[in-house]
Amino acid sequence: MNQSKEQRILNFVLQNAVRGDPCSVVDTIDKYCSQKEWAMNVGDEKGKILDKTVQEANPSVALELGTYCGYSAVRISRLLKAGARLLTVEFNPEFAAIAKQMIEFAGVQDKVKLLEGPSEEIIPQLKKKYEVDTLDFVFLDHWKDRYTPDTILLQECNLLRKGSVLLADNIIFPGAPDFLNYVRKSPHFQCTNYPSHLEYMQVEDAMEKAVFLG
Ligand SMILES: O=C(NCCCCc1cc2ccncc2s1)c1cc(-c2ccc(F)cc2)cc(O)c1O
Ligand SMILES: [Mg+2]
Repeated sequence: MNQSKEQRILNFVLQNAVRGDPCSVVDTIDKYCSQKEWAMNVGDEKGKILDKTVQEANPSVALELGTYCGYSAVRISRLLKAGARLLTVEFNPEFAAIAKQMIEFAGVQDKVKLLEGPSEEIIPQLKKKYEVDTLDFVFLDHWKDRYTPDTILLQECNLLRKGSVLLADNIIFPGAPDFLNYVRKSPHFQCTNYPSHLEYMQVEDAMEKAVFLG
């Protein structure tokens, strides 16, 4: 049974990155995916926008929708203060298994909780089952047509507070036009656009920050 691309990415990290060093894991994934096989990690250019947004928010509790191989989970969790945590949601079991190993190799497993399943099932469980009060930061990087319904679901579940920061990947490519419409038209969000490029490519992309106003 030949290996998946995600398994090849993980193996490259296990063989070339420094165990316990999240930066080396992030850099090694970027090296592989820019030189050998493209993969849908947020990448270094948009990753720098993610870093700045996370540092500004300095979250105690962060949520990521769409773990994939764990690249952004490692990237986010390396910036979290002591005691802060990241909940990351992945519905694909193969991806989740790869991400779990990636997170452990990077040494951030104490900050990251990987939740397997569809976001629409997990979001309503966050308060009771995962002891979340409100979310300080949410990174949306899952199915692009789930950004809007899940943003509405987060509000319905009372998981956002005044100042909660949402950051969405792939606003231009593959695109999330209904999300852009929704947050920009809503009086409950203050939006900022960050033009960038699709990971490892010279294709236009962008991220959108939407701060919840309560
Ligand atoms: O689909 C993308 N990302 C989501 C994968 C879906 C994973 C999910 C996680 C989850 C968790 C909970 N509930 C439901 C879901 S569904 C994605 C795709 C491209 C791309 C760009 C150019 C291409 F030619 C082809 C693909 C680039 C990106 O940066 C992406 O993020
Ligand atoms: Mg993405």
